[in-house]
Amino acid sequence: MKQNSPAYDLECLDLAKNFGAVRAVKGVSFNIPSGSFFSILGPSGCGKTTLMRMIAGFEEPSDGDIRIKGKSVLGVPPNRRNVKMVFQHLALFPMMNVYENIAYGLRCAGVSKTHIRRKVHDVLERIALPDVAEREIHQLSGGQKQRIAIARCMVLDPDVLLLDEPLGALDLKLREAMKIELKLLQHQFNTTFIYITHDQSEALVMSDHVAIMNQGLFEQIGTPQELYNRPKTAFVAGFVGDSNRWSGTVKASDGTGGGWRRTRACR
Ligand SMILES: Nc1ncnc2c1ncn2[C@@H]1O[C@H](COP(=O)(O)OP(=O)(O)OP(=O)(O)O)[C@@H](O)[C@H]1O
Repeated sequence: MKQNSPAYDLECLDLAKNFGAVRAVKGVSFNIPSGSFFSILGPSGCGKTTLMRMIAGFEEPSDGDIRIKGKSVLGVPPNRRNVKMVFQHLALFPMMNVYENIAYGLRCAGVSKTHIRRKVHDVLERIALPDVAEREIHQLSGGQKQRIAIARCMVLDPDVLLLDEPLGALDLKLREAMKIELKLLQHQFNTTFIYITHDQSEALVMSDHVAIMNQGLFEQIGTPQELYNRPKTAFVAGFVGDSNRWSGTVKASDGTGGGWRRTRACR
């Protein structure tokens, strides 16, 4: 690693957000190393979107700090943070074709036409859709729209790409295919992806690390294998595997602990 280059693309330190009496995020701390795929997995209402919106700059934290590439971004507006976000419904502009959708952010940044043309064609090659530049958005399949939404962000060279349940609107078969594809795209761009979902299989298949979120807090951060094989809490065990918890009653104990034998959790 180069001297002075920050070890982490993103650091959140004791990050909290209150909406009046609702404590949506209650103080979470984590670091994301450069170029990794990090998922935040948790049930509806646990605070995932609020956390993401704070990182993107759409919500101001009530407490804590957010650092991107080692620098605090508190008070920096969304368009001045080098973070881009893909929304569940993708938010592609229907009145613009593929080329214009991807070029839009570069045009707003005052990039020259020649440079825009080169960058748009380069990103279309990288997402393996070199021939769709002139297509209208309604002429694309669901998976192609997904890739164009990612290309539209990646053409701006963000430090971090946030993905808010982007597979949610797709049918089951396409979701399965897109899980693999998203991981390949992340590898191809070598950019940090932060992915929020309530679907455990999405998080486990794609991620280098997963944070399990519950009621505004992270219960555990680990690799998919760590979470699956060594869950630290009953919530994590229940959320990551669907039948790796048993309940039982201790009927007798002689105080030596010898009456218990640990059985490996399995599904
Ligand atoms: N603008 C707001 N004003 C008041 N309460 C809010 C606001 N935004 C979120 N909340 C509350 O904060 C909590 C966390 O919401 P959040 O949307 O972050 O959860 P989530 O995990 O993303 O849920 P989902 O998966 O359903 O989108 C919820 O109790 C929600 O009602």
